[in-house]
Amino acid sequence: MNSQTKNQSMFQGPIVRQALRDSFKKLNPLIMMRNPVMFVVEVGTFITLLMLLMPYYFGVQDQMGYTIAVFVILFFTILFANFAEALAEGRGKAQADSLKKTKADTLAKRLNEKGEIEEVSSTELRKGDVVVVETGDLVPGDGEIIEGLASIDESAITGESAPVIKEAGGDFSSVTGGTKVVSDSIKVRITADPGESFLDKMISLVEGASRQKTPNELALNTLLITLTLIFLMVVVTLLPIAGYVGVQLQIATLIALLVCLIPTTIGGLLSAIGIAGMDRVTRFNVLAMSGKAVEAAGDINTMILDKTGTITFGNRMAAQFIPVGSSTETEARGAAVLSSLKDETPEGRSVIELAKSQGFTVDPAPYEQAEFIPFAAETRMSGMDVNGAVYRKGAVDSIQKYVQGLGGEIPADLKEKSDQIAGLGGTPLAISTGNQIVGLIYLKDTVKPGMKERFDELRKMGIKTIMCTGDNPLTAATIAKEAGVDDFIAESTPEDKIRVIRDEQAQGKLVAMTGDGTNDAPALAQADVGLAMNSGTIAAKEAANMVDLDSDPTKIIEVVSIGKQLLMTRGALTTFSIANDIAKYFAILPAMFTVAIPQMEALNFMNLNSPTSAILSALIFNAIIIPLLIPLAMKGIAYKPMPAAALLRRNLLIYGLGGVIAPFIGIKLIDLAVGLFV
Ligand SMILES: Nc1ncnc2c1ncn2[C@@H]1O[C@H](COP(=O)(O)OP(=O)(O)OP(=O)(O)O)[C@@H](O)[C@H]1O
Ligand SMILES: [K+]
Ligand SMILES: [Mg+2]
Repeated sequence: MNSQTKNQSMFQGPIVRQALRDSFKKLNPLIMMRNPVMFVVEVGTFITLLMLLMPYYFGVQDQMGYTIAVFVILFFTILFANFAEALAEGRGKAQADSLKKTKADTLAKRLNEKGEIEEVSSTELRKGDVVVVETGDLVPGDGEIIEGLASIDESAITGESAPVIKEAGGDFSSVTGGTKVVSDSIKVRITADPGESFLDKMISLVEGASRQKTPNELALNTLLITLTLIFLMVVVTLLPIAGYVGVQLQIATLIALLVCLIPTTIGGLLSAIGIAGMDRVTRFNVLAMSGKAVEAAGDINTMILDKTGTITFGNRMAAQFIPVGSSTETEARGAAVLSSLKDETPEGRSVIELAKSQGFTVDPAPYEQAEFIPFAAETRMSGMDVNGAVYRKGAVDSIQKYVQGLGGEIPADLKEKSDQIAGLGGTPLAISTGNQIVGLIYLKDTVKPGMKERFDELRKMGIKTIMCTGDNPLTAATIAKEAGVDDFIAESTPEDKIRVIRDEQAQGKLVAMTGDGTNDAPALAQADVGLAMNSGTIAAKEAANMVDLDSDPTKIIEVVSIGKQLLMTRGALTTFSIANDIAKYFAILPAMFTVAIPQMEALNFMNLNSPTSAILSALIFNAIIIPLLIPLAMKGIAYKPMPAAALLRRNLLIYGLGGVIAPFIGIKLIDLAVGLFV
């Protein structure tokens, strides 16, 4: 989101004007049918229109003024509901427009089979193509860096102007189409066909094009339809009852009564509440793939985080070579470099760089034929086999098992020295040559600032945080303490992460997971809410149902608040709407019958001007309550962390009781105003 669109208020001129136009477009019955409550109002409006066009046929020629009034108020009721929805959609549409400008065609430098560059339009790129992107170029499509390192300006997507470093191998290798390389040059393998890019997805998300009703919304809709049918029957059965007591009920009055009784307030605002909730999430720079994910976030009990790149910055760098046993530092360094010679991960490259800074370089030529053992999350090791010699580096426990398997001994000082590194929150990597452990690499990483306060906030919301890391228990404990998570699981494989999530889910808990690596992808998919870091790999982003463009794992706090707010707002306005309708019933019914049954006057405790004025006032109140509640529907009712029961009690009191009282006051005031004209 770029920053101008992000800050747009919902009541900005162009958005309001567009929403007004859209309110009329949405009158189309085919669109209207998606909202059954408002569709009933539209049918009622249409019937009153017919009565106006053919008054003699309906026998209403002497009540034209009254019929016109009912028609106009009904018409505005629909427009107001349409306006609420159009306004909620407005900012997303504006955002989509500005993103579409980013999507302009760019020239791509594609490599052909001979390895020559040919210039093609970015729209011709397909999955698997390899392109070269140089300083000043726009990245022509989503992809993974396969060679090189570059700093990239991602502001077109994230709104953040500071460039980020992306490099081949590891968890920071994905690039997004539309971002700009500001220094160096990279080779990128394209991972998305045209029309399926991240930007395309983002556009259709903010535009609401792929918006689907959530299970909660569907359930509420069923309730609203049921209520509508019940009241339709109530109103229809009034006809014979009225006939029995000798009252001639007018069709316009019956329609007015029906519209007042059915839940038009929530029916008119329901989709606006959902859209506005999604929009609030987007404004926090989080892309939610579905409204369902946002609502699930509102009910989260447990949150699983990975350590490196999520809680820490993730640019783990080798800081020191430490010999163990009888080895020297030179031996340790030498073995570390050989084990990293072909390790393209940031950790591997940082080993080479550290050695270089210490004046030690290796000519790679003799190792052209060597067998490279790439790092894998399962083995937690990497290395190289050459001429019968084996060099490995990896998690201390993995290397220990590995050399023991080869009949090697564990140096006595290994534990003490690796614990020292872990005690500082660093990651110790053991280095081995053959079946001998020769030293340790100290990988340094830093906890992102402000984590502790943010995790405190999550605790107040009643959410338990668990850090799941592939790292050793001591490093994990140190980082867990520094970051302030509730619990941690060390030495976990990708399967362990899924198992933790499944265990929590089996206890009936809703689980959120944040992560950035390809090894996090299965867990991100398993979680109810999967929040991937935008800095992370493509696999992680595809598996997740949310992406944080700022790569801040604690953003889940905002998403949880918004989810809770969304659920609360919907509940509160439903309560208000139904309470409201009941109150209107008592305003209208006495008015309808006082003409024939004077005793009914006793029920007219509101002392309204006339039956006509009573009905019109109720109908006007019913209409204007919709625009009056638009700001509340859009902003959501305030959420303060407190127990669910207290929250429910508070909302029932405010919105239930308020819903009963408000119509009496509102209708009385409108009746006074109407009395001036009628
Ligand atoms: N390039 C590498 N070569 C050898 N071993 C590595 C390399 N990178 C990491 N390791 C070791 O493997 C362990 C697991 O690393 P990985 O990045 O997969 O962790 P993870 O499960 O994603 O957890 P987190 O990201 O929270 O650290 C690391 O703690 C480290 O000991
Ligand atoms: K109503
Ligand atoms: Mg990781």
